[in-house]
Amino acid sequence: MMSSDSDNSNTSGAKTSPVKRVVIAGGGTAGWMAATALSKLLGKSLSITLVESKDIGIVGVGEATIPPIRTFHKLLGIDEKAFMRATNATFKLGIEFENWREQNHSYIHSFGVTGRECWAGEFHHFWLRAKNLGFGGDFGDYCTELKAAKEGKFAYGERMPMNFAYHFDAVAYGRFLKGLAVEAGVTHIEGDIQHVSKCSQTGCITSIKLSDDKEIAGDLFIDCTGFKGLLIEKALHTGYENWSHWLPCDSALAVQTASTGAPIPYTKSVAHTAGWRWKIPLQNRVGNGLVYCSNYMSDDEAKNTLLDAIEGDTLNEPRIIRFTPGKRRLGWNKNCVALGLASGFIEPLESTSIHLIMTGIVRLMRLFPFDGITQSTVDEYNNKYDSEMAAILDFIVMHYKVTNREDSPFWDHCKSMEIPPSLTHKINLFKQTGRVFLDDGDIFRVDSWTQVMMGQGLLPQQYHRVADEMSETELERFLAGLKQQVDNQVSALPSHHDFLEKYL
Ligand SMILES: Cc1cc2nc3c(=O)[nH]c(=O)nc-3n(C[C@H](O)[C@H](O)[C@H](O)COP(=O)(O)OP(=O)(O)OC[C@H]3O[C@@H](n4cnc5c(N)ncnc54)[C@H](O)[C@@H]3O)c2cc1C
Repeated sequence: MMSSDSDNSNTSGAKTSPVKRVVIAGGGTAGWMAATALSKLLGKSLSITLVESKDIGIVGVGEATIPPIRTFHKLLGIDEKAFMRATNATFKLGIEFENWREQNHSYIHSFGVTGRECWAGEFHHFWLRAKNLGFGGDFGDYCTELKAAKEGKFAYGERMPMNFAYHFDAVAYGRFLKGLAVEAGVTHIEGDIQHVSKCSQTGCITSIKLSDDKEIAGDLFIDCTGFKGLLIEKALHTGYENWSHWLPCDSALAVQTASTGAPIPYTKSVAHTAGWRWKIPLQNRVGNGLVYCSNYMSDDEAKNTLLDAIEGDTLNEPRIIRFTPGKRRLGWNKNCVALGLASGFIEPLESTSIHLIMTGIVRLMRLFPFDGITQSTVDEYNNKYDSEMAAILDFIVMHYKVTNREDSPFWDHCKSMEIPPSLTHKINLFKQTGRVFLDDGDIFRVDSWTQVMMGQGLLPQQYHRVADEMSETELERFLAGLKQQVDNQVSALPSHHDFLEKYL
């Protein structure tokens, strides 16, 4: 059983002793990402131990990512082809949102740049002016990644820059990283954590004890034990900010199916009467899931909705996962940093969780307290963590709030639910002026905000008058030139499937 014998205050102003021994609790995606990064990049100065339970499984459904994961992989010297082969990965150019604005409507939030911006105004102002004048086509006509996704095409290389991420098998990804981490010197211990000991004076964690009585002492503990937050919550009572008044979904059902065709280079998110469904294509199978709000859909209904919608034979039994959207009050408390689900979970709509693991690791490494933990270090980490989570929260809530759907009690609820004041401001600013300004910590670019706001049906009443600096003919020529460039690039691309076959 877990024990907890101390208060919930943060570290005092004093420095702790130097940090030499790092203990990572949990061997899911978060644990192995942290172990790989720390061992490869700071391993000479640290002794790193990872403890995972053989019997408690990983959540295992984080299979879609966003582009910065490529930078993380580069930092770790990960060979892309080896990683893709080991994890049955495919390329991801964005997410298609079907039935989100209204039934039978779809749009793609792509990772690419749409059009070309100028100093005063982004591309969408020029496009909005064109629409006012009666031309301009679709906003997505000006984005190579979006058009390639629609046509199931993909390639990249020196002469073909593409902004992309991956879909991968989460279990295989953990295995792949484990190999790298152990090779880089991480000590791997299998066992169930039964007890967490703390210093009676500082409340900092001193060691964890396993069921076989083995005790592992450390200076810094990284809690990667998933939703339960064995160290950060059960032992340190850090507290959790529950965001379910802003994010209605609290349950998911996941099931894998056999592929029925070539993998598409994007994630599909299809809204239903009480949430949404995902489809994530891998090389060898498809990951599917239904995210729903248990107040508006029973588990049986959810199961039937999912099984009715999927294609291909199921490869396992659908599995229910419950979650409480929100974040840990502190991402770093005393000498414990929480990563992954232990630090919070917004919800999987824009594939941000693995990204947050990565930013947490990078932030920890930049602030790494070799000489001892100071309160200023902890505060800095937590301030950045807060602003990052707040910006993602706004982006995700926007998908539920800005919609024309009124066809079920769930969507009625979304229409009337309160939203964070910062999001109200962003929506009003865009609606009234067409402007988007990013918050500190916002991982989504202006392109993402405009694609999703307009995709969800929010069209600005105005555009930036810098677009009037062009004559109508110049504007028409400018847009036609950009569209032609995109068409030419996409027509030269191979199919995603053919590229994968050749590349791997
Ligand atoms: C429905 C759903 C869909 C998602 N989809 C995406 C997505 O598409 N993209 C994305 O980026 N993220 C997604 N996520 C989030 C993603 O799955 C997680 O961020 C990621 O898998 C990290 O999980 P974790 O390592 O924090 O926890 P887990 O995978 O739960 O791992 C916890 C680890 O702790 C260990 N452990 C627990 N208790 C003990 C104990 N007592 N002793 C020893 N070890 C213990 C377990 O053995 C395990 O190794 C999704 C999440 C959900 C719920």
